[in-house]
Amino acid sequence: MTVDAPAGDGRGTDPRVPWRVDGLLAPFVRAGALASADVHVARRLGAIAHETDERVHLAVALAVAAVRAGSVCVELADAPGAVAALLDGADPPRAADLPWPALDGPDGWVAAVRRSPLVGDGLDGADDRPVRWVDGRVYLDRYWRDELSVRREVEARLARGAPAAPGAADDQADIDAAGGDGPVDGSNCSDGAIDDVARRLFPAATDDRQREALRTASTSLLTVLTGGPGTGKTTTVARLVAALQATAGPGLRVALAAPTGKAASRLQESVNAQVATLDEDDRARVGTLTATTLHRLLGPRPGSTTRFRHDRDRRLPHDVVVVDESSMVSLPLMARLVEALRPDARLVLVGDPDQLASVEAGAVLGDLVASLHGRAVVRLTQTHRFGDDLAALAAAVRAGDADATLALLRTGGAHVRLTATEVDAPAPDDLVGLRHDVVTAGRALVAAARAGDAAAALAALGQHRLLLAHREGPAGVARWAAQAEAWVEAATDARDSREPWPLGLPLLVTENDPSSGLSNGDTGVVVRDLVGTGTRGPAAHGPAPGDAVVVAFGDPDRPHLVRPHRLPAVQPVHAMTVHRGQGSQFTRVTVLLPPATSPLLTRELLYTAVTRARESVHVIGSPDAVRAAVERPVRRASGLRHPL
Ligand SMILES: Nc1ncnc2c1ncn2[C@@H]1O[C@H](COP(=O)(O)OP(=O)(O)OP(=O)(O)O)[C@@H](O)[C@H]1O
Repeated sequence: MTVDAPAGDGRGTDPRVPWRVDGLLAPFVRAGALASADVHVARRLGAIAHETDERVHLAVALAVAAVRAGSVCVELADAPGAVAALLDGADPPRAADLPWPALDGPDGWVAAVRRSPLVGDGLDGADDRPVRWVDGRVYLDRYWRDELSVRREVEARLARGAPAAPGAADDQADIDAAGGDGPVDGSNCSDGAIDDVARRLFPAATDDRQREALRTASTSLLTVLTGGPGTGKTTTVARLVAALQATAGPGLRVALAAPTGKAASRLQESVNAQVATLDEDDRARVGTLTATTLHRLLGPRPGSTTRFRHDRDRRLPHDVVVVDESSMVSLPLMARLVEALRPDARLVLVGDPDQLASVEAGAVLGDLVASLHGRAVVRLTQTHRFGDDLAALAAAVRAGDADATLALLRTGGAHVRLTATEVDAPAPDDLVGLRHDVVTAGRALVAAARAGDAAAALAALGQHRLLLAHREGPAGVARWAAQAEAWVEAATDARDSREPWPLGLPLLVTENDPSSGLSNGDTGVVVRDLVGTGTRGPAAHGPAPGDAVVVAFGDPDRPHLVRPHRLPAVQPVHAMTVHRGQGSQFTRVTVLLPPATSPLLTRELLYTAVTRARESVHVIGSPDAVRAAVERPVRRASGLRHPL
């Protein structure tokens, strides 16, 4: 069988259909389950290993496609289900109609894969093959090795336990003499010391989980600290470092890291703000912490994105490594990290496993939380920041309860609102509230920008954000950013929008740029530059000094000003994808949902979007779209959740 041209198109004009895909794989390409690149990789590998069985090619191509979709492997028995999830919403549903090979039997698909010269069969199978079969899962070998590495390093850390704390015995004697509670489980002396410090740093009765986090970090070489926004993760990190310096230090070398530059600078800022609230001795022991990206921590190597300066042979020097936003860390990067840690270093992974995972392969944090069954995992549940209904909404989405989510949205309240569209696309009436929010924030932005008030402009920038699932298309960022910009222009008489740098234009940095200190994902706003005129601070009616402008980034309290000619790549940011919004929060958030049939509409997407709101969230979409999102958890196949 050869793939025919899609109806109405000339053969070869559909980028998914390569010129010569025929046989078993052709209908998979036609259905959109495989891209031509997947088939190409499978065929090339097949040719090298003299494997002609098309069913093996199909399994390999599915493993390549799985990685593109964020999975680490493909579970062969579940392949139709995985493809259905990928094609979900395609009209008509096509996954079940595809010519799936018979799975079992002496000449079934499984047997063909396992005996293939392309495939290493099992844990002890040949280790020079490009593909690996383990317990029903087909991996590209590289991902299998990364998964094995993470699994082994995690198990080894749990088995070893943290090094005994110097001076712990003295601390314990002090506690006993003072009639303290002492160790609860009769374990080593450092337990008593850490309990004491934990009670000092988190005294309230309700802070038990945060105390537990300090205790885990003290006694275990791995701590996984999870929780939604505002549950106190950053606060805990600061005190955890203080507790470790007090019990296992002083002088521990501590690294703070995050997957993106933006997340790293946010971490550094908020941890140091927390450290500033500690007492003098703790502050002195902790010092000023700096955070960096994981890539920079590991030491990039010119010309390689997969290998780093620090590895098994040249370990990182740190005693404690804390990784924030670790839900965004891919499997390969996590593997490089755990391999580069000193065997006795403490690793603290912090994040929210219910958020969208890395855009690359793996959902390591979620997999670890699921597989550790509570060992080394501390989940913070008490929200210190949200309004109640916002927290309830986030909880309903997280729990996959579509009825409760819709009920909370429909009831609405001070912090939650639904504009239920009748059809997939919003009607003009559905946009009144959105336009109001966009224009209100836009007016504040432009007014502050015209006054040259960078702090007020940055505060206005965080006032409202429109979030979308797609980049392109009718429910995509491109269309809605332009719409929002037009609304703001009309409302602010922004004649200067024809200027290259219109005042009040919100900007998103799209690359890392050490020379300007800006990171991919940073947002800023164009403001009038008053410094050149000698005018300091805000001036509503100040003269325009030759219309000089500057772009303000960062914290409103300490704006970082960059001249336009020093900027790295930027784009206007009246709206952004939910992925882009990850790691940031805004006072008000509007989420405009795509049609229920969009495969991007998932529970993690809606949860991430809703939890970007500090005060209120407004969802625009059909009830079907809300339901589809809540009921569709992301499927990311990996072996980490399964025992070996
Ligand atoms: N035990 C506590 N008691 C009272 N307030 C707390 C406690 N822990 C944290 N907070 C406060 O709650 C707020 C949120 O804390 P924090 O920033 O640490 O949360 P987070 O989980 O890191 O949030 P995000 O994920 O949004 O960064 C802060 O104002 C913090 O001071």
